[in-house]
Amino acid sequence: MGGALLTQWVKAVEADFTILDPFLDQQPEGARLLKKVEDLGDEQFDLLIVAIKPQMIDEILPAYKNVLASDGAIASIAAGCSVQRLKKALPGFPVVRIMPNLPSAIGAGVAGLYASEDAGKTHKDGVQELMEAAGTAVWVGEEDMLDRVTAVAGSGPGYVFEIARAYIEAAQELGFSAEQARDLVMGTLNGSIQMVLETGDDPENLRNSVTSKNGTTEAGLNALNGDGSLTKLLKSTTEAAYKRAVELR
Ligand SMILES: NC(=O)C1=CN([C@@H]2O[C@H](COP(=O)(O)OP(=O)(O)OC[C@H]3O[C@@H](n4cnc5c(N)ncnc54)[C@H](OP(=O)(O)O)[C@@H]3O)[C@@H](O)[C@H]2O)C=CC1
Ligand SMILES: O=C(O)[C@@H]1CCC=N1
Repeated sequence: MGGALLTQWVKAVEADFTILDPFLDQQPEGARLLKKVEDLGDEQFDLLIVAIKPQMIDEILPAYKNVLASDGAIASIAAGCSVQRLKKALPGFPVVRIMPNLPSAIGAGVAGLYASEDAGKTHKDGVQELMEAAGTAVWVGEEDMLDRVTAVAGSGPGYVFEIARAYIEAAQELGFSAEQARDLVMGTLNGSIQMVLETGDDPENLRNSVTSKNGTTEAGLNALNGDGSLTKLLKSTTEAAYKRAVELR
């Protein structure tokens, strides 16, 4: 995810980026690559962006205690990992938590943002600029809401890709080749999403305008969600992801 964001940042944000990754071999375009924190010497930075797994933070972050300038801040994309835990691992700095999603890689991401009380306008504006370079950004006023953003938007592309995959599989079952099924399904998803966004109309109204009385869509929709099972499934999907985010705090 960090790499995906970086591809957009180096194109759109005027800043110098240094990546610290012990395992990465190829230098990312537009950024400097170092292997370990000791390679920084006494260099200091405005922002430390934490893009490692939440489970690694307590172990890795303390070694970064000297890399931030006194007015610097931590920004973390780690799912769940709370401001409190980040501040415990690296005390003394404001924290902005970011929950991005994968379409950031093509500048079409949606990110949730939450700032600790001691974060200043410069810190918040800086992180907002980064995330707007990768799509859109929405601030939330309570930290718990960021874990809810994770369940809806952070993990969301995973649900959408899985729905698309299953829809393509169903089209193939109806007799289309893999390529035809992909074109039909992805074209239908894309056109329908564009229509919601461009008209501003409610998905429910648009659904009704496709559905002729006693027609084919009605038959399909009855099988899809006639008993509300799809609605229930999506509620349990987001609830399960939120529960996991809470466990990662
Ligand atoms: N994937 C997604 O869609 C989203 C992910 N996130 C968050 O992003 C974070 C990364 O997740 P994701 O990108 O999926 O996972 P990855 O495993 O792909 O990324 C983790 C990165 O951390 C690097 N790394 C491992 N050890 C160290 C270390 N000691 N010091 C510095 N870097 C290290 C890894 O290097 P290497 O690959 O070389 O081992 C890798 O580049 C997580 O906290 C996750 O919650 C948030 C929103 C969406
Ligand atoms: O699956 C995860 O934990 C990360 C956070 C949101 C998307 N991917």
